[in-house]
Amino acid sequence: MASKATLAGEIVSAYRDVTSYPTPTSADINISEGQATVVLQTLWSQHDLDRKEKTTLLRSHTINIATGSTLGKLGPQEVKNELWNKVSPSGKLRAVVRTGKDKQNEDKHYIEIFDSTRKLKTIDILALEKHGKIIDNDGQFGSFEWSSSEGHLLYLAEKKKAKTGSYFDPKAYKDSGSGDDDLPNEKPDLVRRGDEFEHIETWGEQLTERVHPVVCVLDIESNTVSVLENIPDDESAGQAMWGPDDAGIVVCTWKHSPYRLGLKFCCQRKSALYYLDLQKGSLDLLSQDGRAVRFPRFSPDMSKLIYLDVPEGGPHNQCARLVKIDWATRNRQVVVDEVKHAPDLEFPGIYTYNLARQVWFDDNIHIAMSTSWRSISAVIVVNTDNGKITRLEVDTADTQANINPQASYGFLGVKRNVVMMYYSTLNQPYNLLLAQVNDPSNLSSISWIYPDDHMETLDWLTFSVLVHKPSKSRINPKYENVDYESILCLPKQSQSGTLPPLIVFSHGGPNSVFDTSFNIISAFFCTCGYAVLMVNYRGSLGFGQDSILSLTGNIGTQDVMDVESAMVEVIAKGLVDGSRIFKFGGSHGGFLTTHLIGQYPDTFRAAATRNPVVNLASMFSTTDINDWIFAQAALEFDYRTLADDKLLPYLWLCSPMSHIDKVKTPILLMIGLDDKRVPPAQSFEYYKALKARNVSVRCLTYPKNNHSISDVDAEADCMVNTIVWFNNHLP
Ligand SMILES: CSCC[C@H](NC=O)C(=O)N[C@@H](C)C(=O)O
Repeated sequence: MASKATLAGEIVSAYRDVTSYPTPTSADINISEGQATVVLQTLWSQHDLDRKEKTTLLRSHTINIATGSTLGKLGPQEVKNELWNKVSPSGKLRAVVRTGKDKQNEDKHYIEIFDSTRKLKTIDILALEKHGKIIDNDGQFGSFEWSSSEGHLLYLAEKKKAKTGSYFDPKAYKDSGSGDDDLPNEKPDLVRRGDEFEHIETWGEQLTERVHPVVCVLDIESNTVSVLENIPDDESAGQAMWGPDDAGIVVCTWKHSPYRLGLKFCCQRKSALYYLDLQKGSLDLLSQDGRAVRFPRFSPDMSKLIYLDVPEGGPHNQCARLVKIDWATRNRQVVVDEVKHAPDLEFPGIYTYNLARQVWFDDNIHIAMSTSWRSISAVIVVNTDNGKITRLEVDTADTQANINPQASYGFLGVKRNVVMMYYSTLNQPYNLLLAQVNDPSNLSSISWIYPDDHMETLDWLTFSVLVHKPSKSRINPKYENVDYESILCLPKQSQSGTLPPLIVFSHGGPNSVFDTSFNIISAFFCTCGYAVLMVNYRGSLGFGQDSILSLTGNIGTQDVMDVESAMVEVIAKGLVDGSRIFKFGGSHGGFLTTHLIGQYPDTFRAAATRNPVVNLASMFSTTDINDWIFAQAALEFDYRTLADDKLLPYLWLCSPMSHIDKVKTPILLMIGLDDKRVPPAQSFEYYKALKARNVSVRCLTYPKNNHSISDVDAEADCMVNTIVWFNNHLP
């Protein structure tokens, strides 16, 4: 690997290298009772630049858990056309949801049931016409669960839509104008005349196929599907699980009315956790009013249910509470509360985008999960009886393991007390590790097993985590003690001893975070000879709820100054070339990029940004999450609020656009033309304003790409063009 790629060919090959490392996404473990052998199956995601797609790879390890030796390995082999693949509780059966097309090119979904020797049956599930497409593991709605008796499968699917047709269609039946986009119960196969162009509201960015998910149960014996009808019709269902003895179902719902607000990256949406009793047909509310819920998980003995909640409304990602329900009494108890402020390295609270399916240890007391802990992704074990929290990580004194003390960990699941995790650092791609943890209350002497050879450390990159205390004038008077961090990645020093140019990288959200996990973008920038400063400005996740709240009402000032000050501190250390500074970031990171080049016009050589927020006033009525503007501006959100003469001036003043006349920095704009979150018009508005002011601007547009511009070819094009743009503006 070259340490400095400058020519287009070298840049492309550097990008190929950094995208060749797969990322683990999920794991399943099979352990036969009383046996020392475990079969660990992991799914990984890897870029295939030539096929222009992300491939899902299955790897399988057979491990003797007593000795730690790997007895056999299979894969990686590619998995295609599978929405779900789940082994039954006894381990005897496997259910797969497979997608395909029929001869007329119509979408098909099949549920296939296997035993250990053969496929037992295939059910052409859409042909039953009970519901629309089955929902995959989208991290928001989807779940796919065997009943404990193994006779039924529980899943989420889109509610069946009425067929619509033209007024001029002779087959049409029912007149339009009902405003009812759901299927009438009677005469379900008839076509609704005049409704074919009716607007269909969706759950927004990256969830544009989600309209009204419903809970479905397949009886495997009789091949019949029931769509459960007890959930209120203005609520979309998701994350469903079987309750004790398969007598009912626990399910989360999100309210549609008065209209849907985007759900992606937004855990604060009005939602509820219910128990649906299948015998009585009753629906009991389990969660607390005014709290938004996620991720219900029953203990192995089904006596306890845990879930996460945050306040309804407000910033789109916040510090969560861990709540436990004692199933017999339905008594609800907060196990881990929101943490307002955590000095130094104390536990900062729970922040998680996703919870593994299997979190409980066999003692029915402890659970494990990944969470952001300042600039590190950590795995924690929580005692749900007393709320005690312990970090689960490799003892860095273990020289055989040789793991960086700043490594980030991810939790994949626990089964029969065997925990499955992975670790990585900014200069070491992902490695698996597992361990038998028979006493989760004592994590002091765990023997870790590494099923693979340790991934090489990438010697062209070193990194360190820096702590920043806001200077006196920047202290937030309401949240005085909140500090923040940044991660500095340095490329291999050049022979000539010249200092590297610096890319200042700010994350989006603003409520998200950079951690020390392997990061393709930073690795790529370093390979190309740039230092990268990833700034976790106040408002980032993993630093306590006070940090998140400190930014509300202060976007465009506090976050901008945090990034600028971190940059100044790093330049003062003499590790980077302060005369060659570049700015990069997308979404809210693009808001910061465009703010910084406006507020500090003489600082940056060039900038590059993906789908930046540039004008809150014009974005208000076009984004899928207009409440975001209110939350970040510390205003009360009401669905009826309009962008009126009182609101608009305020939004304008917080926006990068208000600094447009000062901008001199050449900027590359990268736009996902299907972005529902920060609509393309934001970038085009900025583009035109710069053109009119004779500022150098280049604009790249990516059809069929959303807010994240994550199609493999589009993302690759963005990355290579960013470096080419920066290289062209190096003095
Ligand atoms: C009205 S969009 C605000 C910005 C956006 N926030 C939430 O979705 C954002 O910054 N997104 C991040 C996660 C990103 O795309 O990187």
